[in-house]
Amino acid sequence: MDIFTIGELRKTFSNGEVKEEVLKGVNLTLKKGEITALVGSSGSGKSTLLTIAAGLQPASDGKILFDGHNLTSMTSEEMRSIRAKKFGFVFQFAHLVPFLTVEEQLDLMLDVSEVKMPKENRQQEIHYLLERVGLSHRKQAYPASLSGGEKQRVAIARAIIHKPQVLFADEPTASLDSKRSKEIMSLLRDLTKTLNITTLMVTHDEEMLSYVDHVVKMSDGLVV
Ligand SMILES: Nc1ncnc2c1ncn2[C@@H]1O[C@H](COP(=O)(O)OP(=O)(O)OP(=O)(O)O)[C@@H](O)[C@H]1O
Repeated sequence: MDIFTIGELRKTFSNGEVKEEVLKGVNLTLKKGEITALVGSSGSGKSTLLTIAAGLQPASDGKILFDGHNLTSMTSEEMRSIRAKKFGFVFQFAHLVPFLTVEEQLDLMLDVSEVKMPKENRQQEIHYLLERVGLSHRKQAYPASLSGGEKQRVAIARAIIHKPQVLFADEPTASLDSKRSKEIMSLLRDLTKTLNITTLMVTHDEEMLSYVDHVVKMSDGLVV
């Protein structure tokens, strides 16, 4: 089932007098329960496309339809609410809060996403998800004592604790070695399938493409 449709998306950046069109009419459809990887040379527009799709920056033109909403015509407040409640984010580095334990990182995310749930259920949800990502034994740990792969597992758990419909991942394995990268991709695939999430990721690593359902190549601001 299509959940995300991007149509004729354009983005122009202006630096003084100079205008650069970095997205030149991109079309892309994402389906539930599938991972799509954006690949292409540096500067081809992958991160710009991902951040616009995620509502982190505005498009110059075009449409983004998500679950019946046109994201490009929303107010910034409506967009903020969709981002917080329906989207999840994972980046190259985990960006965990240094003074919060693993379980507190997830608890904070439930607050940010305005998930209303009794305290015992919150604890259960957090425990269940930490088990899914193989970290229930490190619930009380602070980020400084976690390995790179463990930090990224916490970042993934934090990105989906509020049950988002779409997960955006910008180079989620770029800071990890090959073995850890494969483990993280296997986890992302497993969670995408079992929780029926729609995942859009950017990667430079061809080894990771065997874990995804679709590979979309970008070149000079277009899908090719
Ligand atoms: N805020 C901005 N202002 C001006 N130009 C920008 C801005 N953000 C991106 N660009 C330009 O847009 C083009 C596409 O950048 P983008 O980061 O989307 O590429 P990418 O394919 O993700 O590259 P990489 O693989 O190196 O991360 C580049 O030429 C970049 O310099």
